[in-house]
Amino acid sequence: MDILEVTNLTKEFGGLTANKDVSMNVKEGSITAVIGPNGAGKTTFFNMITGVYQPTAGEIKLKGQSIVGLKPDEVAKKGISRTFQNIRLFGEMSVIENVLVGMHNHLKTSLFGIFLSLPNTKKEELQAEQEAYRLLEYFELSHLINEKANNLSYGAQRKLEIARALATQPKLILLDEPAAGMNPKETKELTDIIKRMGKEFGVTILLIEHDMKLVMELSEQIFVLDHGEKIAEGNPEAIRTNPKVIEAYLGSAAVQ
Ligand SMILES: Nc1ncnc2c1ncn2[C@@H]1O[C@H](COP(=O)(O)OP(=O)(O)OP(=O)(O)O)[C@@H](O)[C@H]1O
Repeated sequence: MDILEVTNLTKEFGGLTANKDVSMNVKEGSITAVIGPNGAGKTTFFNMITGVYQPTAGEIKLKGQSIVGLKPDEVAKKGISRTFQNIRLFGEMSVIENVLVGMHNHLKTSLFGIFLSLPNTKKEELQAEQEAYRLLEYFELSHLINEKANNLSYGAQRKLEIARALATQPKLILLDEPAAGMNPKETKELTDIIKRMGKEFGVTILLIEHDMKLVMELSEQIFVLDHGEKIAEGNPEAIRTNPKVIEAYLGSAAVQ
């Protein structure tokens, strides 16, 4: 079954067409990638799915229901969360507080209640903290729970962003260049985490990434954008050997 169905999505900024008639379906439980050169329209595509931009034309359905016209917080409540190309953590807050903020979406009591330890929030607070701890353990960040997010290494900050996005218990998570700025060791570790994440948290993963090793290792299905248009879709082998994709993006060096 397809969790996400995007049909003829178009976004124009003045005279510039950032996405043109883009259609793609994402299978529930899959890891799917969107790749393409800089400026191809990948982030714009994510911004439309998450309600940051409204499409000029086209349809977006989550589990068969249109989400066009919803605001970002409404889209989040429907079960889509994301990370950003530029890390957006609360730098002065601790690691665990960053995750608890992510959880706020599905908690009954307010975040203030949690931080102020109001009596009726105690039970939920405890559950939230346990859940946050479990997430941080999964990302191998549990030894850093009281550290300020700003003090974390770049790779750890990227992992914390994913943990925070997962804290909302999404059905679909969008990762915008999760490996950007990571060293090869961190990228390898992240690849393994993402590979297991879908099953562990029951989430479908859609990611934008320039690291082709990560993309080819993880993705079931890959969509390729170029100048705002989808130029190819297929499994890693089909994409790796597609002449159009090689010309537009991968270059001859990538065909190993
Ligand atoms: N808010 C905006 N206003 C005007 N133009 C925009 C806006 N957002 C994106 N664009 C333009 O849309 C095009 C696609 O940009 P987008 O950021 O979606 O590409 P991308 O594939 O994500 O690139 P990269 O790989 O560099 O992140 C670019 O030409 C960009 O300048």
